[in-house]
Amino acid sequence: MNQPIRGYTLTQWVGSGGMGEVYQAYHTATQRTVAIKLLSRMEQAERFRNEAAVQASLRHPHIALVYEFFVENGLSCLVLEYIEGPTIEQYIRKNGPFPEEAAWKLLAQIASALEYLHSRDIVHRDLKAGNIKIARPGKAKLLDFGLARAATSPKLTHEGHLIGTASSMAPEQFSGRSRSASDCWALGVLLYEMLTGQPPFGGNTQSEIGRRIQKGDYLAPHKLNPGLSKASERLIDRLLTVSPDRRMTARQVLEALHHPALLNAPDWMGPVRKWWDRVKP
Ligand SMILES: Nc1ncnc2c1ncn2[C@@H]1O[C@H](COP(=O)(O)OP(=O)(O)OP(=O)(O)O)[C@@H](O)[C@H]1O
Repeated sequence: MNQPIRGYTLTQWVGSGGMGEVYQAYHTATQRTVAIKLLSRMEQAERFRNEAAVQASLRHPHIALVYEFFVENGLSCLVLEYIEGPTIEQYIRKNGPFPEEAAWKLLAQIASALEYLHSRDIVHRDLKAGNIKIARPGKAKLLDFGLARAATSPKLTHEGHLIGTASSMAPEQFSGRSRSASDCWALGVLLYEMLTGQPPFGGNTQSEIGRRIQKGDYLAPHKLNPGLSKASERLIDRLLTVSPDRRMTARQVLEALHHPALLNAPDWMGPVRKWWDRVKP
């Protein structure tokens, strides 16, 4: 750990994930504290390279920067902006659900990051509370593009949809179809978690979770948080819509957050659509 890698001295182990180990490191030349992701499994090197190529081209206030990617002594290293602070998942575990106003602020930031990605044909594919850090009070930063893939880049594996986190997966991802709408489903899961402290789709096995997701079968959020506004319930309902074509987009979420009255418009077709989503073959 004391041996610098290309001028980066590893200072602290941060954690490990699906793609390898993350360390905090210090770069003497630039006097910058960074996060370095070291790839543990060489067969995933292409995924890692993909993560680097996608992220390095992005500039958004709510997406962690990528500084560089290199391979040193056979070790793939991704150098990222170091983000101090808990993930939304850690925050909820410690403090319980967010007040509605704070949840809406974070939602707006993440929706704006998604709108930015989707306008570039990039689908994140692994949006979840554990991949978003609260950098300063109220400032969200999206991490981890391990599964992101520009819609135009070559398909890496056919297993992409299986690598994602099951409880945040959209119905269409179970049959291998990830699209920008799949990120919006995950945004609905995130909002539900921020407002109730619980994931909408639980279960003892992956297949049980999968069945619930595909039916859009979740407990109404006001049952867990009785003070919840109708606007929040409607947002969740429109994001957790089984049909990806009828699901709210990131841009529509931003519009609704600026003009919540849009969410109050009566949606008399809503129950019919919900019923059809459940029963259609
Ligand atoms: N840029 C960063 N700054 C600070 N901490 C980070 C950064 N990137 C990742 N981490 C932290 O490092 C740990 C491992 O992250 P990593 O992204 O490898 O996996 P994960 O998100 O926990 O799991 P998975 O890869 O399965 O999605 C997590 O605790 C994460 O919060």
